[in-house]
Formats: sequence, structure tokens, C-alpha cells
Amino acid sequence: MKPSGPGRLHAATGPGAGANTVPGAVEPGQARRILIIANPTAGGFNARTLEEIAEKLRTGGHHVHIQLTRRAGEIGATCAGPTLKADVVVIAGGDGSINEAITGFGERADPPALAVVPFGTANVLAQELKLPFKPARIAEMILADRRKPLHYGLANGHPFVLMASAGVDAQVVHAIPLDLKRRFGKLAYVLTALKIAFSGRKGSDIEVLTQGETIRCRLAVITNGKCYGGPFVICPEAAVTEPGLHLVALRRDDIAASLWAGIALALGRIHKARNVITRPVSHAEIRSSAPVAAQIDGDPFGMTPLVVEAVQNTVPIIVPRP
Ligand SMILES: Nc1ncnc2c1ncn2[C@@H]1O[C@H](COP(=O)(O)OP(=O)(O)OP(=O)(O)O)[C@@H](O)[C@H]1O
Repeated sequence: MKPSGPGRLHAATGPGAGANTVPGAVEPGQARRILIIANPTAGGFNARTLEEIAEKLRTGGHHVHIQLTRRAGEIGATCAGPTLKADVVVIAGGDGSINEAITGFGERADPPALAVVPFGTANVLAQELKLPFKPARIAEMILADRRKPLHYGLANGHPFVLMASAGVDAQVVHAIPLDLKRRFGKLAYVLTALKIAFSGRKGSDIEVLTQGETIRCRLAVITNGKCYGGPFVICPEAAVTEPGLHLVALRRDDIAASLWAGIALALGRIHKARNVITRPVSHAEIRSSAPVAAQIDGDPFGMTPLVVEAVQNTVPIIVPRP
């Protein structure tokens, strides 16, 4: 797909020729190799934004290369590949692109630092980390190089940074047409959810087996972070930069219960809703008598069963100043 944003994009290497006048500029010996991997199909992709960031980083004295992906899977392959020689990998894309990078880094003993240019439709990680959206601010953040450990979980052995879930939310993720998502952004999720809700959906009962307990529900979300679906807080105790996963389970998912859950989520009170069960979890098995749609980090992830576990591994991620 062609880049949708304005501006001509060219990949280039080498530190900027200009004087080091930007905050965070380094001496030549400290120049970092910064690889920007951009998904041109991500919602909100803008080539000019990338050029502006790259230019500021070069002016800061760093070696910058931009790689535009040509297919799904390329980010993961680049991040896992033996030829990756970068001190910082900047992912310009949404949560699915970030997931690919983490999955690729999972193959490495000593992964480079990760930074994010928040394109994407929902980009929950950007909300979670309060990442800047303006090119100059993003470049400043990368130059300042303030790092935190990014924790992640595994679902059936596959990394997820934000959440793994089974139930109606995953059914929406499976059903959403790509052209609708590109045209309407987040509204496409609402439209698809309404279509599913009013189509006479029956859904299935789900069991979550965790720490010797069996929790019966209709929607099971295991979250690594506090945000869900954008800036909405699903679990105030969770943070992607702290260890620990949390279960947020909905006992009922009929239209009325789902509507209440949506309102409670929008108000940041879903964890207190009567229909909701929450638990910290380190290991959970999600199963159902009939297969139920599953998703991780906003992308389809087959059907139940899911085995979800916390891991010790982390990836250093560049975050803004508090
Ligand atoms: N060149 C490409 N062509 C097609 N798909 C791609 C390409 N590069 C990456 N992808 C895939 O596109 C998927 C979705 O992209 P991404 O998550 O970046 O954007 P989004 O779907 O708009 O945002 P979000 O996940 O935040 O809603 C990713 O899972 C990634 O694997």
C-alpha cells in the first residue's frame, strides 16, 4: 500500500551535517544507530512526520535509517534478524506493529531500546505511556533517551504488550473490515460491535482457571497495562512498565450488560462494576466448550483455548519525561 500521509519519504543514513544545536545532541563518539521501522498501512501514517523526526535526530548527531515495511511480518523479522545493528529501534505504527517488534526482540538476549512514533488506529501503548504525538516532541524524547523496562506477557507462547482476551471484544477485532477501520478509525470498532450485538449473537461461556480458582464469565481480558481501547482505564493497578498481569472478566455480555460495561469503562470505573471480576494473575488458562474468538494487542489471535502467563523478560522502552 502506498504511504497515505503527505510528504516524500527517503531512507537515509549518517549523522546530520548541521551543528548539534538541539537539546540532547551528542559528540560524534556517542552517536547512536537509530532504525525507524514504519508501517505505511497503519492508521494516521504520515511520511512528513517521520522525515521531521529523522532530521532532528540527525541534527542531534545520530545515524538514522528509515525502513518502510512492505508486508505484515517484516517488523518482526527485522527485529529478530541477525543483521539488525541498531542501538534504538523506533516503531512508527500502532499496537500490532509494536507487538511484532516485541515478538522479534523476544528472540534476542540483549534487545536494543524501543521507541514509538504513535501512528495506528487506537495505539493504546501510546496512551499508556503518555507518549507525545508531535514530531518535535517525539524527537526530543528519543534524544533524551530516558528508558524504562517494558514488561509483556505470553499467550500460547506469543508475546503481548497490552492485553490478551477472549469474548465479544475479540469477536469485534476478528470481524472489523480493514477498509472500515481505515475510513472511520476507532468509530469502526463501535459500528462493528453494534452490528454484532444486534445480530442475535449468542456467545459462549468461558472459564478462566487461575491460581486454583475457576472463574466463569463471558469475556476474559488479561491485561498487562491500565488502558484499554484507547485512553480508557480498565485496571488502575496495572502498568506496562511494572511486572504483573491482571484478569478483568465480565460475568454477562448481553446488550444491557455490555452497554453498562462500556459506560463504566468510559468513566474509568469498570474495575468497580458489579458485573466485573478482577484478579492479579501470573498464569491463567482460558477455555470454553465452544471455540471463542481471541485477540492480542488488538489483532486477531485465533480461538480459545488460551494459556496466558507472565514472564520475567523486559525490553527497554524510551519514555517521555514525567
Ligand atoms: N506493509 C505492511 N502491509 C500490510 N500490513 C502490515 C505492513 N506492515 C505492518 N503490517 C501489519 O499491520 C498490522 C496493523 O498495523 P498497526 O497495528 O501498526 O496499525 P493499526 O491497525 O492502524 O493500529 P492499532 O493496532 O493501534 O489499532 C500489524 O499487525 C502489522 O503486522
